[in-house]
Amino acid sequence: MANHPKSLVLKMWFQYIFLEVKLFCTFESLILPNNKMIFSWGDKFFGPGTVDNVKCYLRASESEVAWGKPVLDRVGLIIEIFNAHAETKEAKLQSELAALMYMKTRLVRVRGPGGRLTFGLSGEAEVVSARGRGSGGRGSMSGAGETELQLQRRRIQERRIKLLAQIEDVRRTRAIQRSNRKRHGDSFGQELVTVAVVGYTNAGKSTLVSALSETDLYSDNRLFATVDPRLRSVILPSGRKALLSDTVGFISDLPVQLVEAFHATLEEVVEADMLVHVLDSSAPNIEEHRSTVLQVLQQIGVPQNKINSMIEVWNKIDIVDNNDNDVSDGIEDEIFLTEGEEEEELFSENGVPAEESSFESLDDGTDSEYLSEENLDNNGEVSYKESPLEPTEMKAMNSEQSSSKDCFGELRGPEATSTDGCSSTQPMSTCHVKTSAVTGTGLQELLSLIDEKLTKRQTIVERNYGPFDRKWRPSCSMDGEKAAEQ
Ligand SMILES: Nc1nc2c(ncn2[C@@H]2O[C@H](COP(=O)(O)OP(=O)(O)OP(=O)(O)O)[C@@H](O)[C@H]2O)c(=O)[nH]1
Ligand SMILES: [Mg+2]
Repeated sequence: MANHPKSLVLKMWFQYIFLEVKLFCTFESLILPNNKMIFSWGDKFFGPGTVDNVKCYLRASESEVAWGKPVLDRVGLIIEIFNAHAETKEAKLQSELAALMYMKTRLVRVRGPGGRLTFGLSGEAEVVSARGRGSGGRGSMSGAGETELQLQRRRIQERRIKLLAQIEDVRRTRAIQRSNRKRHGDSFGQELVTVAVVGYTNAGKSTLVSALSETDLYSDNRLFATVDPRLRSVILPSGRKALLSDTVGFISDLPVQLVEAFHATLEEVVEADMLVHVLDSSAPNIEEHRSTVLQVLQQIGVPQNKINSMIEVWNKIDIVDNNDNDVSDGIEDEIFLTEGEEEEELFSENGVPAEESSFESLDDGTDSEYLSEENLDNNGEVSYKESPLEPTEMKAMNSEQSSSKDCFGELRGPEATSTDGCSSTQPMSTCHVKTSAVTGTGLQELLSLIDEKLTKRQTIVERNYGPFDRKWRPSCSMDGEKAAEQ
């Protein structure tokens, strides 16, 4: 279906729209080829660069009446983009579900030309009643036994149930694949960890994952280029293998329909062993992006300890003007929020480690190529220097155009500094690496940092689950058997 002419036209249109948006940011409205309209409020909506800045949609229903055309609001537009970019069956199912849920909310809200109630997106109310199909959109059909609204609702509900069942299958399959990966481990019998690369849309996640794994993931300068999450494997400097999971980008006020519909996909993030948060350091509203991502992570149920231990990647460092953007703003607050937490807690909830670490041989079935150690050595262009920094030096360092790795724990004196520059008493989220996924700057450092954190994590898990610490308890099934005997 990806090559279906309609979806191709739509794709081309979106590319065209984003181009136009960038060139003429005072556009007030755009009509899509399917005769739907997106409407902007001067240049507030289509800010320079992205549609994302657009927040002042007219109420869709009002503008529909005024323009006599179906108008997409922000949620509708995002869902259209998701639909247009979905390639895999899974992504298509999820986008359809999101669209359906969106449509359901509009069933009762939309008034067509002349103020008459219509169903679905106006112009699309093709279904009428159980008896009188094809007779056009009417508010109700007296004597039909079922009003048009009821019929539409029932149809949506039926389709929703079908989609949910199919998505549940996808979820199950993903869960089985995840547990297989864990069980088999890599070829050295080590735990095969998954590192989810998360971040605001257009931050450069796919480009970064491609560069790290030397593969070619689809990336583009537009919103939601990635709707189908992919796994790519890398060999870390220590020789262990890890899987990088490229994920769907987040956006401020992510429509709830999308969060719910993309549950199966977002679960990959929740279940990942570790998160890497990619920030576009050239974005003017980087703080907003950071807090949006943190909010969404909480919203989808990522445990706080995993959020705290995230590595931040300040990407696109090649295009950041000196002193333009201080990506570290606001991070110190985060430090204080979690100050005093033991490192062990970062990886365990209620004292229970997130995962155990005994794995056998590997066969994960990923379609990725491996990054050879030779290449890994060539990736990092600037060698990492460790030196405790004073807060004033911090700003100067941030304005440097070079790659650098710093963990803010270093600001707290020598006792807080460990080998990777990360504080042993500070949350690991304060670690960051400056990268350019395009030039390759900082990639080697990022891999080393991931490696080091994973090693620490494993040590902690092993320590918590040492053979003598562990209390044997009967398994649930044994409990059940005993209970049955009594
Ligand atoms: N200059 C520069 N451009 C970059 C860098 N990383 C990514 N880009 C560009 O940024 C744009 C977006 O990159 P993607 O990798 O698609 O971003 P993404 O975060 O995967 O976006 P979504 O999938 O939409 O969430 C592309 O045009 C990339 O070429 C970088 O380090 N420097
Ligand atoms: Mg992407």
